[in-house]
Amino acid sequence: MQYHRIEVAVKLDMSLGESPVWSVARQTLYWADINYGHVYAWRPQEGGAPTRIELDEKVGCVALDEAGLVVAAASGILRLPENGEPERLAANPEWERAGQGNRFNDGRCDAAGRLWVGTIDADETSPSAALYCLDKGELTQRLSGIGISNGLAFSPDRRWLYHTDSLTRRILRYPFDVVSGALGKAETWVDLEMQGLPGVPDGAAVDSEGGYWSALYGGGRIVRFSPAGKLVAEHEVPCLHPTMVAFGGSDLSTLYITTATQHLDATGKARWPFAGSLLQLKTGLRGLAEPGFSA
Ligand SMILES: O=C1O[C@H](CS(=O)(=O)O)[C@@H](O)[C@H](O)[C@H]1O
Repeated sequence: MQYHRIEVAVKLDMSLGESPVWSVARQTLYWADINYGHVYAWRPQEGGAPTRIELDEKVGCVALDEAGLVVAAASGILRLPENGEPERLAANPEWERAGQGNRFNDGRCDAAGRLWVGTIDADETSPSAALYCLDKGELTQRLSGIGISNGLAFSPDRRWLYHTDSLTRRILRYPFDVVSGALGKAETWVDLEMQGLPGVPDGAAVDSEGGYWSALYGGGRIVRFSPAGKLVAEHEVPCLHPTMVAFGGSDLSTLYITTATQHLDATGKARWPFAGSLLQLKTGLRGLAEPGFSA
């Protein structure tokens, strides 16, 4: 099998790499290994190894913040300043209610600086999770009845919010009002079943032309859908479980891809030696600067 233009950016042995996000101001890529509670930071131009913060709980996603990062850990949302003590911004209502139940998962900031973050059913099977928005210090539930909240992204014109419940293998989009944060009526935008694609839609990123890049967990590939929801590119990757993508690098033209070793047995790990690493792909397209948290 040929893996055109896919390279290993950083060889790692992550369990569940996720949530890559590029800071233009710091020229740094951040990402998490959810299962180990690790948050990585890496400056590719310097060519060295990434640094790592170790938290004592799982970390669902990483977002940018003026003073450092905001992370949605299993039990709540934390601000992690580069200098200073962590600050708890909100508790996870599903964690406290269920007693170590659903944890936070995929999330990202909108252009107004709100943090949108979903949860994941503890067993990854039932629709007990939800999507939340942290705005002006308040965490509000915005969607419910979700199994694995994932794939959050916004169209470049800010008119659409993309979201998936990975369990359904469908990507939905919602009319979005960036000023008020209101969501309109959901429409099924992409159905992997109908497209004949393998795996499930995991994390995603949108490029400057409005293409939606989705990592197909269990499908061993990264796909791009046009704004009309048409499959326009498909890149096989050297691992079964790519998890999420983010554009980064000095000109935002490198697509970074996080991957997982979880769900692979010894045979799977031998078959996919780059699983658990950070991969990269030159797409010929550019990403968008990621907004930070400011709500
Ligand atoms: O976001 C996640 O993805 C994976 C698999 S899936 O793509 O959502 O099916 C899941 O196992 C993981 O726990 C979750 O964080």
